[in-house]
Amino acid sequence: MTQPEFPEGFRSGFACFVGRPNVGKSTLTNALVGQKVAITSSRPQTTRHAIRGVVHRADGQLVLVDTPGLHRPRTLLGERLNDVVRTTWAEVDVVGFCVPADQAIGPGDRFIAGELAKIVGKTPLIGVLTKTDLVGPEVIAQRLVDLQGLSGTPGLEFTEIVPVSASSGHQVSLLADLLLAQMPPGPPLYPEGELSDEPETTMIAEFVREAALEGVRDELPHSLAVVVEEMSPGKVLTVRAEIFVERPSQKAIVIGRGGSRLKDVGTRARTQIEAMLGQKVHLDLFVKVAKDWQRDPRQLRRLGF
Ligand SMILES: Nc1nc2c(ncn2[C@@H]2O[C@H](COP(=O)(O)OP(=O)(O)OP(=O)(O)O)[C@@H](O)[C@H]2O)c(=O)[nH]1
Repeated sequence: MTQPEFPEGFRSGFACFVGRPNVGKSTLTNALVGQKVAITSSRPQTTRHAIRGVVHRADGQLVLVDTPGLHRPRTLLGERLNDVVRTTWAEVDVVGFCVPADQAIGPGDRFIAGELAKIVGKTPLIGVLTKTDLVGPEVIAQRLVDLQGLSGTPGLEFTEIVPVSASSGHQVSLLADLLLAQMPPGPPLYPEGELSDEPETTMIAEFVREAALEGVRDELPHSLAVVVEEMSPGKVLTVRAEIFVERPSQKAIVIGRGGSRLKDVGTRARTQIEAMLGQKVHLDLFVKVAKDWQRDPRQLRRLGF
């Protein structure tokens, strides 16, 4: 087989961001890719799937793998998510360790630093200070020193440390440069223009989940799963999706009085899906109770975990 041609000096490979929930990994992925591919929310642990975004540049290609937040597992789902995170860390060419500028480095960050030190080995590690738009220069300077201080964790060493703001775009392209510098020379891994290889159905399910999570109480996020059951093409694409919850009381919350909440969820999700697919969509949502699905291996498989 002949090697496909690629420009002299071209680099390509995989990168992932790790860090506590809510530190801005998904938002950073989107800022680098320049289009919404990973879902974001102000609630922790909303990213369940390793969604890839592809950054296309003249000098290289970066494939971003967005992992769920690592956490202390309490359920079978928690354990599986942690496995996904660790496998991802071991396979990529560079890891970006994210801590937010608006919070002091704490036990959660040190826990992850310790786990990283065990797994990362020779994988280059870049320290990323996120959300720099939220604080002043003195705080940023202090946080950079603190982040550097994490290098004291045995086995942990940062190749680079960079402050960024995904919201304002500040230093996002510098971060892309630094990540790309760690990639091996090689041809593009994805065709130009491709931003994500996540199947459309997964992205649609994530849009519905994101919409369903908006404005709900804290206990619900972990209990919600969405499965796209059917997509019937036509002049208007009909999508049938099921929202799974763990208890009847949660079903009532999702549906809302007289179905009002579910209607809003449908409208919000449909707008996103139409924007992604560039066509009119009819979205049918159904809410079902799957008792304690997070603890049941059979149900977890059915829901795609
Ligand atoms: N001001 C500001 N807010 C940000 C920035 N990046 C992310 N956020 C906000 O921080 C919250 C969490 O961002 P996410 O990107 O969902 O965080 P995450 O680390 O992917 O979270 P998980 O998916 O739970 O692991 C959201 O409300 C974002 O809008 C930033 O650069 N500046």
